[in-house]
Amino acid sequence: MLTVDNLHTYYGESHILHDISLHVKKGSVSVLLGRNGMGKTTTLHTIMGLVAPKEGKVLFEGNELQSKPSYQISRAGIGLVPQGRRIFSNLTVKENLLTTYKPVENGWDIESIFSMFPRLKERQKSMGGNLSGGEQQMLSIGRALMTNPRLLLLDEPSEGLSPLIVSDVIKIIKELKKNGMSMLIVEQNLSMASELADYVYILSKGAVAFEGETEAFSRDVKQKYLSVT
Ligand SMILES: Nc1ncnc2c1ncn2[C@@H]1O[C@H](COP(=O)(O)OP(=O)(O)OP(=O)(O)O)[C@@H](O)[C@H]1O
Repeated sequence: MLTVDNLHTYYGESHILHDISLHVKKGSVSVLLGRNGMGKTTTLHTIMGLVAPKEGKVLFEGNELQSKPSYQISRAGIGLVPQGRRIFSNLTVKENLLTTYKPVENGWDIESIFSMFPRLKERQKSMGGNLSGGEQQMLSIGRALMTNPRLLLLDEPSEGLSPLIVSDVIKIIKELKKNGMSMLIVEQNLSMASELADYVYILSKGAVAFEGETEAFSRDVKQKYLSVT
């Protein structure tokens, strides 16, 4: 479904991504791991068209997206749940959801989002800025779903959340997977990553240092690239 081929991305003169290649198969979850500053967010931003790569291809369902602006990439069927949620604090929950709504037959709409996230329904008139971290994360996921994506990119969905709320986020992601959603998830939370991933990539200094099925993700690999003792 998604193929990233030999991607090189720069910020000005700084060469950040070095020849990154990765895949997300239809209906599967690939997880991108790595220490801070290794290029995980830059990889998602390059796929989403928020940064243009200098070399390489982003192929989604066979179409090249790497030179397209992000609104076209969103229209093509890729949704981003950004790091730090980025919800609009001075809009209500419902308004936040409606900002991105792209109707699709039998797709997500405000009712189906509210039935997946009952807490958002209860808080639909609250301002985004008044929500808890967990509620904001649900809203951020809901808002990305309102674009009716076929591939969802999630950037550290567990960041800053308590273990109890992280388990709610895991449940949501599993539910989405059960319904056939393909996902590429950036995570620092190893147990969450192991629980969700079909396939794992580890980035080190802007390059893929390890890739493999989740079962092949050994203690040695974790120690070498993820500071796990
Ligand atoms: N807008 C920018 N301009 C210049 N350099 C940047 C910019 N954004 C990120 N970088 C640099 O690019 C490198 C990769 O950053 P990136 O955010 O992709 O890493 P990451 O693996 O997602 O880390 P984190 O977990 O801390 O978010 C870092 O060295 C970072 O300082």
